[in-house]
Amino acid sequence: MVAELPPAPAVWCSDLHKRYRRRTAVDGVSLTVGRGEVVGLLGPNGAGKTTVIKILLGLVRPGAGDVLLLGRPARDPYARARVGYLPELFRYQPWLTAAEVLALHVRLAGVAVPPRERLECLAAVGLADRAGDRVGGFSKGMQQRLGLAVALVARPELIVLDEPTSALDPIGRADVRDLLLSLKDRGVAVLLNSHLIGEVERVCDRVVILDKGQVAASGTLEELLGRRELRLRLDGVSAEAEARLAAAGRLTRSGSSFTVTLPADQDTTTVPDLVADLVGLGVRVHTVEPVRISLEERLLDILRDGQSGDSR
Ligand SMILES: Nc1ncnc2c1ncn2[C@@H]1O[C@H](COP(=O)(O)OP(=O)(O)OP(=O)(O)O)[C@@H](O)[C@H]1O
Repeated sequence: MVAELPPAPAVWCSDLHKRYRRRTAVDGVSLTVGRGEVVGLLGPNGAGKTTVIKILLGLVRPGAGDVLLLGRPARDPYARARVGYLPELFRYQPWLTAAEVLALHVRLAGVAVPPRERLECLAAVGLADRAGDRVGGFSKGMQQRLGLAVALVARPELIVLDEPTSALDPIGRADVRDLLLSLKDRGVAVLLNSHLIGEVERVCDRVVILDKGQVAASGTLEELLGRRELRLRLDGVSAEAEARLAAAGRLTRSGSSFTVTLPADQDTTTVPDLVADLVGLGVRVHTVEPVRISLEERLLDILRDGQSGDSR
C-alpha cells in the first residue's frame, strides 16, 4: 500500500517567514518543487530568494513556516545527503585539488561514488583536465564550475543552485543549460535562482517570482506567459478565409498582415490546421510567425504592478 504512494515532492514549504531585525526578508512564501521538475526562482535584488533557499536547506532558521525536503525535515541527514547545493557565494578549500574537493564532499554525503564517476562529474562541468590542480589557482568561473560539480557529485535527488552562472562565460552558461536539461532527463529536481531570465525560460518547467519577500506570481511558462499571438502574411484572403482566421482567435488586419490572438487552450494542431485550411481556401501563405510575450516582459509587468500597488 505504502509502495503505491507517489514520492513526496522534492521541496515543499509552507508560509515561510523571516525577519532580520526590523527588516522582513521573507513574508509568507509557500512553494513546491516536484520530483524531476526544474523550478526557477526569479525576482529583483533583495526579494528574498537566497533567504528562501537558505531556509529550505536548513542554513537559516525561519521565524515561522514548515519545510520538507524529499518528504523529510530539512535538517534530517537522509534528506541533506541527497541534496546538492551551489551557494551564491562559493569558496572551496584552496589547498585541495579539484578531485580532492569532490572526494571530500562525497565522503561528507556518505555516498560511495567511484573515482571514475567523480572525474565524469568534473568533465561535465568542463574541468576534466584540471582534476589534479589546486583550487587556489582556479579562476572565479572555474571555481563556480567546481561548485556545480560539488552539487552534482553525490548523486542528489534535488539540486539547489543559487546564481549558478554568475561567473561563467557564455559557453559556460550554455554548458550549464545542457547540464540542467540532462538532470531533468534523469529525474533530478532542480531549484534554480537566476537573474538570467533567458536561462530560466529555456530550462524551467515552472517559475516562482518573488517580490518583497512574497510570491508575486507562480506557474508554468504557459500559465505565466498566457496568450500567444500568430502573425501571418497572406495573399488572396477571401471573406471565407478571413472568417476561418477569425474562428482561430481574435483577429486584427493591416493590409496583408494578419495577427491572430490564440486562446489559451489551443493545442499543437491549432496552427497547422489553420494553415492547411487557409491553403485549401486558396490563400497564399508567405509567413507564419508565432510570437509569445517574453518572460522578461512578463516579469517586469508583474514587478511594476507590485510597485504601483505598493503602500510600503
Ligand atoms: N544575514 C542577513 N542579515 C540582515 N539582513 C539580511 C541578511 N540576509 C538577507 N538580508 C536581507 O533580507 C532581504 C532579502 O535578501 P536576499 O539575499 O534573500 O535577497 P535576494 O532576492 O537573494 O537578492 P539578490 O538578487 O540581490 O541576491 C534583503 O533586504 C537583505 O538585506
